[in-house]
Amino acid sequence: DYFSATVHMESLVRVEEDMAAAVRNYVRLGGLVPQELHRLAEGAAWLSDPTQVNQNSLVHNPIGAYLLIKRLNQEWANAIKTLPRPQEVFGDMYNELRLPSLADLEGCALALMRLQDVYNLDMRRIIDGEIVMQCRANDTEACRDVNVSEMKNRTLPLKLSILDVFYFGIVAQSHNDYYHAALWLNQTLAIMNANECDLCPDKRDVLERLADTYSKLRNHRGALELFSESYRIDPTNPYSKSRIADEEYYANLQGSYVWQLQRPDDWEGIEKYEELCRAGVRQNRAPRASVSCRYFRPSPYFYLGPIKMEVLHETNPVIHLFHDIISESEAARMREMAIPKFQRSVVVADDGGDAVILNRVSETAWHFDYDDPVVARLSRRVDYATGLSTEEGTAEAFQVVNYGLGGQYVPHTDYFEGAHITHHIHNGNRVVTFLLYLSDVDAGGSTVFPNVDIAVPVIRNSAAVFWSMERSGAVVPNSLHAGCPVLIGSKWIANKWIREHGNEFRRPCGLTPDA
Ligand SMILES: O=C(O)CCC(=O)C(=O)O
Ligand SMILES: [Fe+2]
Repeated sequence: DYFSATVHMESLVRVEEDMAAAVRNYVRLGGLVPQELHRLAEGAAWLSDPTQVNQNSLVHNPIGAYLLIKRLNQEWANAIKTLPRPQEVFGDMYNELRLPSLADLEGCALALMRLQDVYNLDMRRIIDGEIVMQCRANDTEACRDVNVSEMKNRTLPLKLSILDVFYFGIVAQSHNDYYHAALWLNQTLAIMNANECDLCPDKRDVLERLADTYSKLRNHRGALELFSESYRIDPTNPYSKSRIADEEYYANLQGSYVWQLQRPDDWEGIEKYEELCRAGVRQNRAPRASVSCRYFRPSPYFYLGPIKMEVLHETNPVIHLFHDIISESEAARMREMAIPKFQRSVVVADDGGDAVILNRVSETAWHFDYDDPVVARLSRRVDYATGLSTEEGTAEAFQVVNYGLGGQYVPHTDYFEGAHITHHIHNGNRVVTFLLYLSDVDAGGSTVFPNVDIAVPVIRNSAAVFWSMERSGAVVPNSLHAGCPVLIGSKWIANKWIREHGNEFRRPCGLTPDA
């Protein structure tokens, strides 16, 4: 899939650019192409203009990413299908062309809806191509309403059409997500009723989908009205007719019950998680409430260049932010090496196996010390900075992750517990996490600790270092943390997890259990 890592989406920008260039070249040499293909090629001309905004920013914005995937999956694909000999226009690239799939398009739509929830995005503004976060009533002061698309003064034309709005409703409905289906189908209907569309979807289809959705949400009165309206439009339609009686029956049973659209509570703690994610949106700009900042010399290696350490939380868990702990070129090398190795991220399933779930949309690669001198050098630096051994058998390889569209990692602890222990702790449990940020993001993507109210901003070349175990060997449940969905940008991290075994003497227990 393309949507599961932003770096894959970036490659799609190049695909569109190359296709457009091929078409323009073909036309310049006197070739004839269908009008639609011509339009697409001209529309993408700005991609080859070096004075234009950074190409990648197109897919760093979730609306831009959706529109690109849609152009490639629908418009380009259909236009190419009308060509009798596409190789004539596209040459060799035609055989290697891998356009995004419908699953990618759906992935984009679902990602946008997840972002809509977490960051409480204004739906009307999404349709106008703008990402506007609204704080919720109970949010702390750390949250401020912000037009995120303005933060990098982008002027990309990202308007959605009513067909896109309708499509989001359909995708939500087909995933049994009736909450978002109600929002987007209702919006579709509102636009149609205000006569704001030239190319409208079939009204009966919209009415019936929204009615079905309302029925699922037990808004039977609403469903009844919509089925009735659909029936008035087309009295020969047996479906609406058959549903009217049912809905009427249930609406009467409900009596004077007043229905309200409510977001389902997905899981315990989701509110706190999302609040911290919103608070984190502007954090890499605003000053943070850190406990203290100091120069830190944990080993002779850092005598001349001490670590610039920000203490974000002093204990239970200890959370430090090490600034400029790697160089720009080291980060670039780590990213570059990961791309050919990428695999869709998994989480540990209850049976100890791997599971691919929407709760972790990203791609993962592992870098071992023997893979590259830069990897070995960074492993050693983690040893010097933490005081713990990172040798094979005492620490895991570097896990490099690039998040995808709306990519997040919901709250979890890095130490293993319960059934997972038997499968995963041959080298002891995870003691400390050294989380390197290999990139910035424009907005979103903070690492948050819901139990202690901390949002760590994504600051390139820095590392969040937090401890999952006490010296006594007790795990630290408050180390629960999450990676917030990326709102705009491409987030890269590299994790190094250090294990107990081999570190017994480097971090011995104290004289009392809580030492
Ligand atoms: O991406 C983040 O900020 C957190 C990642 C994380 O917790 C993990 O990979 O275990
Ligand atoms: Fe984690």
